[in-house]
This record gives sequence, structure tokens and C-alpha cells, in this order.
Amino acid sequence: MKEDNARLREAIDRLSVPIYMKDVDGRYVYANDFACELVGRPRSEVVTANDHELFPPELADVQRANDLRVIEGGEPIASEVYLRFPHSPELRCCLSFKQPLFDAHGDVEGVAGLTIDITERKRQEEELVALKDDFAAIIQALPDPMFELDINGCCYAYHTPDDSLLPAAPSVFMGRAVSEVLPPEEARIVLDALREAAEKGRSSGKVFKVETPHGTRWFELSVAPMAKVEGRPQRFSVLSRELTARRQMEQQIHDLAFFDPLTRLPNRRLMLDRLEHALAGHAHLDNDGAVLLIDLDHFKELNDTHGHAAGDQLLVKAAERLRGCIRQGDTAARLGGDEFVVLLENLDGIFDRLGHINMVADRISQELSRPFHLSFGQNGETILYQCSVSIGITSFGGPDATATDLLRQADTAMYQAKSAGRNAVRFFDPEMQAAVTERANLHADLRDAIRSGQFELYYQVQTTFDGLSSGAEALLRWWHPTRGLLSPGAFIQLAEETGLIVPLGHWVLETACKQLASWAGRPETSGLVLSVNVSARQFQQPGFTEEVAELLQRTGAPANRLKIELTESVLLEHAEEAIRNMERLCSLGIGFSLDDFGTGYSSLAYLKRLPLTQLKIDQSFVRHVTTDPSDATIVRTILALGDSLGLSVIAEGVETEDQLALLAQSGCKDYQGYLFGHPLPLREFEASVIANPSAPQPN
Ligand SMILES: Nc1nc2c(ncn2[C@@H]2O[C@H](COP(=O)(O)O[C@H]3[C@@H](O)[C@H](n4cnc5c(=O)[nH]c(N)nc54)O[C@@H]3COP(=O)(O)O)[C@@H](O)[C@H]2O)c(=O)[nH]1
Repeated sequence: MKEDNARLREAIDRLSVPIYMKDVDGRYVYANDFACELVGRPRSEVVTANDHELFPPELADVQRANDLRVIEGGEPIASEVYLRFPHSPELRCCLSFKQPLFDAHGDVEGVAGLTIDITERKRQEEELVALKDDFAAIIQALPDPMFELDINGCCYAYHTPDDSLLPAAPSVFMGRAVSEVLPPEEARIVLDALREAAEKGRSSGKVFKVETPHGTRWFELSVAPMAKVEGRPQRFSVLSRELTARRQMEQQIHDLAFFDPLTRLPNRRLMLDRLEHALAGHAHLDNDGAVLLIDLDHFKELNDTHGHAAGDQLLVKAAERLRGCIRQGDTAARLGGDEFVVLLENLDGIFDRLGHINMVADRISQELSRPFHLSFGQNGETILYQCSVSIGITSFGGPDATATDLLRQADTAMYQAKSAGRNAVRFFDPEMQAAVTERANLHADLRDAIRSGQFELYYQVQTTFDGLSSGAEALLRWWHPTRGLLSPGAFIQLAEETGLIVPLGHWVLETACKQLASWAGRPETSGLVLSVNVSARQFQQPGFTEEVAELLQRTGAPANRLKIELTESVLLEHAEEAIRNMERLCSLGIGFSLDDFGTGYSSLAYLKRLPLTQLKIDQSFVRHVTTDPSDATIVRTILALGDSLGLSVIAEGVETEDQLALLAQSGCKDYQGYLFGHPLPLREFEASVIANPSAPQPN
């Protein structure tokens, strides 16, 4: 035991930590080698000395005060002291531990202590604190929002230099996942960036935009995993660098490059780009289109008389009107000066392509010919300015042409419009020009024809299964002054497109009603039912039902002898209103026949709702009914459908005995077609009916 104590004492003596014992008066009773070295005295001088004899007074005072705390308190203490160690010129920061020593009675008889040099640790701690402060200062100085998120986008901390950068108050982010705070697409981008940072150690460059109460803001994300903390899910530092200003600048550069700064319309570059794109698309798809080059007539004179401010204002207002003339997907651009281009695309889906192009050109012409209110000059001078435009048109979709070729063609056509006295439209393609001219002439002729009464109704007999005449279909004919007799195929579509069908259709109905009233007075014709074709535009015209009621009343025509033929397209558009109008007319006694039946899309459920009297099998099915088994099946199905709906079914276009036999065999009871009679002028029709008496009709 003695030996052990001696070895322990020897070890303590040699420890490179100062260890000592003092009595209650503060005199050293023991100091190890390092402690003696520390004060630079031999042990014989240290033992029995006190701190005031060994250390500078300030340090000695501190030591003594601490010793007294231990002696009086009977408890160990630890405190920081600064000492100058042997061979070290600098003051060292030390942690001094003092422990009370007790005698056999439990009274404090002294103090044991040791001192550990913590200078390095202290320095590291101080550096760490400084680093943390520096880091906090850096974050504080960051102009961008920064978040601490976990892999699910849940927010644990944030920094924002300006709350208006965020879509919601910053506190809203705390404890919530980004998917709860951001719209789905933006949240997805943030989560992708977090995942990428988890996999690759970093993510940068992902851009997203958010709508804030202060407008749209753009951000670029930089994400890095934070240091791992035991027992805590991985967190990520997410820096959102604001790009709004850069984006706006990019947008500005883009706008300057591709848009006309005055009118905000696409400029020549963008228009050519779109045209080239359309032409490239045309190579793969059916992407027909047209280029319309529009030049304001006499623009220079406006500039010369009223100055450039007036000219600029006209260009801006003309551009606005031009925008209103085109469909979504088409382009209106300003080439420069007073020249505009309209690019019409995807015309392949339009039935009357030429009609559509022409209609757009007409609309542009009309819109730009409406007076413009221009106010300019320092005194706010205002003028009412009326201009006209010359339009050159070329189309694409035929043999390959480049964008420049097309512009040149439209330009040539536009100059032809100018040479023709301005305020004109010209097509580059001579055939197209001829067709358009023809259409324009026909339109003018049609207007004159309505005014001067060049129309006549022909009547085509409708026959029952036993060969008796049940009625007639009124079919319009136009006695054109130079072209002779024209069938509806030559002008009805134009009349519909131009709205002339309304007065024309009125004339047809009025003539038919007068005819019915006249037939009603004669026994040989009083049983005839007259079918009249009514076009979609005419039927949808406000006040149509009142017009028919008024005609019946004025002419004295029996309503139950009038049948209106409608096509499915009339009924599919604005269906509810069409049904209401049909019901009103039905209540007067008028019947309805569904024309061209089988070529449309009517569903059984829909047909059941219509107050119809008759289905008319389209002549295209009758034509091949004897040779094409599927046409025969269609005919039988329509007959069965009519039967189940309680409707009569008439077959049109019956030309042969074989067709009649097959139709009769299939259960058809009413017919119309050349086999029974061609459409005839009134006198001839009446003569044929008298020769072949009419079937008795229920009153
Ligand atoms: N809105 C209005 N549309 C009208 C009016 N009048 C006629 N039309 C529409 O024009 C279409 C063509 O009429 P049309 O050239 O007179 O042709 C009709 C008959 O001549 C023809 N037909 C009759 N029988 C036969 C035949 O056996 N073979 C054959 N190849 N053709 C025949 O069919 C036309 C009648 O068709 P539909 O009206 O479907 O019964 C005409 O379709 C009307 O839509 C009008 O006043 N207003």
C-alpha cells in the first residue's frame, strides 16, 4: 500500500498539469513538479509559501478568494484563471479546479487543486462564436430569401430580406411543407431540387416563379445539404436567388427583338419566324394558310399634314383593330411604316377556305375604314380620320414556297390592289383572284336579285306508297340575268354566309304560304302539304317564329299543310332554343321534317326530344340502296327508327323502279325523286298533280 502511494505520488509529481495542496491559510503543503516549474521556484521554496509570495498580487488575490470560497463553502469549484506557464511568454487561459480537503472530523483543513490549460479550446470556442456571428451577418446581408427545409420541403428556418418577395407572410412557411404554401408546379420544382441535392450533394439552376401580392417574381434555387445532426432528419439550405429583374430584362430584350415598340404587334422578324414555322409544319401536316399584306392608303399624307404624332396614333389604333379581326392562333404583325401582315394558319379545317380568307380581308377592310379619332399636338387637336386599305393576299399549302417568296407574292398582289385605285383586295394566285371576283360579283348580283325579284319556286312532288301525290317540296330557283336558271347549289351557301338568306328565306316562306292558301281553295290541291327548306341562319334569326305566324295569318295559309325542312346542324347548334322555337311553331300546326337524315350525328335520346313529324332519308343512301348492302341496312334502320319514334319517313332521290321496290319492301311509304317527277315551275307542277290526283290528307 505504501509502495502504491509512493508510485501514485511519483506519477502526480510528473504530470504536466499543475497540482497542489494548501492549508486553510493558503500556504502550499504540496506542489507537483509542473506547479513548481510554473512559479519558477524549487519545491522547497514553494511548499510553506502562499500565493502572494509566489504570484503577482492580482493573480494571488484571485487565487486566495477562490480558496476561501472552497474553504468556507466546503464545496469544489471550477473557475477560469490566466497564468503564465513556464517557457510560455503569453498568458494562458486555465481552468482551475479546487477541492476542499477534510480532516478526520469533517472540518475543512485545506484545498487541493489542479489547473488545466484551456487556451486552445478557448480560442477555438471564440473562433466558433465569431464564425457563427460572421455567418449570421452574411445571411443577414443576403439579398435573397433563404430557407432551411427537410427533404419533404418542411420549413424549419428562413431568412428574408424583404417579406414582399414571398407569396405569403414568412411565418406561414414555418413548420409547413412547400406543397402547402406554394402552387403545385412550384412546389414540385422545389422538391425536385431537394431530391437532387440529396442525391448529388448539390442542386442549382432550377427556376420557378411565384405570384406574390406585389406581382410575379422569378427565383433560381441553390440547394445544399446541411451538416448531419444525430437523430435529426437531413436538412437542406435552400437559397432562392431572385431573378425577376433579369427576367424582366430578358423579356424586354425579347420584346425589342420580336415586337414593334409602337404598336406592340409582332415585328417582321417574329412574323417571318412564325411563317417559316407554319411552312415547316405544312411539310408534315395539312397546314394551309394565307398571308395578307395590308397597306394603309395615303398614310404619308396624314403624316405630312398632321405630323408624325398623328401618324403614330393611327398606326397604334389600326393595330388594335387588326388584332380584333383575327382568330386566336393567327398573327397580326407590323412590317414597318404603314405596312401590316396578317398570317392565317390551319385553314385546312375550314370548309370554305377561300371564303374564310376573303371574309377576313373584308373584315379588315371594313374595320380599318371606320373613322379614327386622332388627338395630337400640344393643344390636343382632334380630328376624325377615315382611311382605306389595300390588301394583297397569297396562300400557302401548294407547291413549296419560302416565307420570303410568300411575302413577295403578297406584296405584288398588294401593289395590284393599289394600282386598281386603292381600297381594294387582290389575290396573287390568278385562279383564286378569279374565284374571289366571281364570289364578289355573285354577292352583288344576289343582292340585286332579291331587290328585283329574280327568284321562282319550283315544286317537286312527294308521293305515297299507293302512287298518290301527298305534297311537294318547294325548291328555289334564280333566274340570273346573264347566267340563266341557277339551282340553289350555286348561291345558297353564299346567301347563308352573307346573311342574305334572311330576306331570301322570307321571300320563299311568303311565296310558299301564298301558294298553300291558293291550293287550299281548290279541291284537287287542297290536300297538298308543302315542305319548305329553312336554313340554320334563318331559323336562328330572332323573331323567326313570329315571322312565320304573321305570314300564316296574313296569307291565310293552313298551318297544318306547311312543313319546315331543317337539317341536323340547325338543331345541334343552340339546341334548347331550337327546340323551344319548334314547339311554338308546332303549336300552330306546322310540321317538321329532318332533312338529309343519316348524314349527321343525331342521337336517339336527342331525336326523342324534337317535335318532329318526319325523317327524310338522305338521297346518298337511296342512290346505292340496291347495290350497297350497308346503304340498304342504313335505310332499314332509319325506317325502324322512324317507326319506333312514331315519325313518318320519306325517301328522297328515288330515281328507279328497283330503288322504289326495295324501299317499299323495307317499309318505306313516302317518296320523292325523279321517278315521280322533277322539280317543276308552278303551272307544270299543278298540271301534273291534276293528272295524278293527290292523296287525301287528314285535316
Ligand atoms: N334554305 C333553302 N335551301 C333551299 C331552298 N331550296 C332549295 N334549297 C336547298 O338546296 C339544295 C339543292 O336543291 P336543288 O338543287 O333544288 O335539289 C333538290 C332536288 O332537285 C334534288 N332531287 C330531287 N329528286 C332527285 C333525284 O331523284 N335525284 C337527284 N339526283 N336529285 C334529286 O334534291 C334536292 C332536294 O333535296 P332536299 O332539300 O334535301 O330534299 C336542297 O337540298 C335544299 O337544301 C330554299 O328555298 N331555302
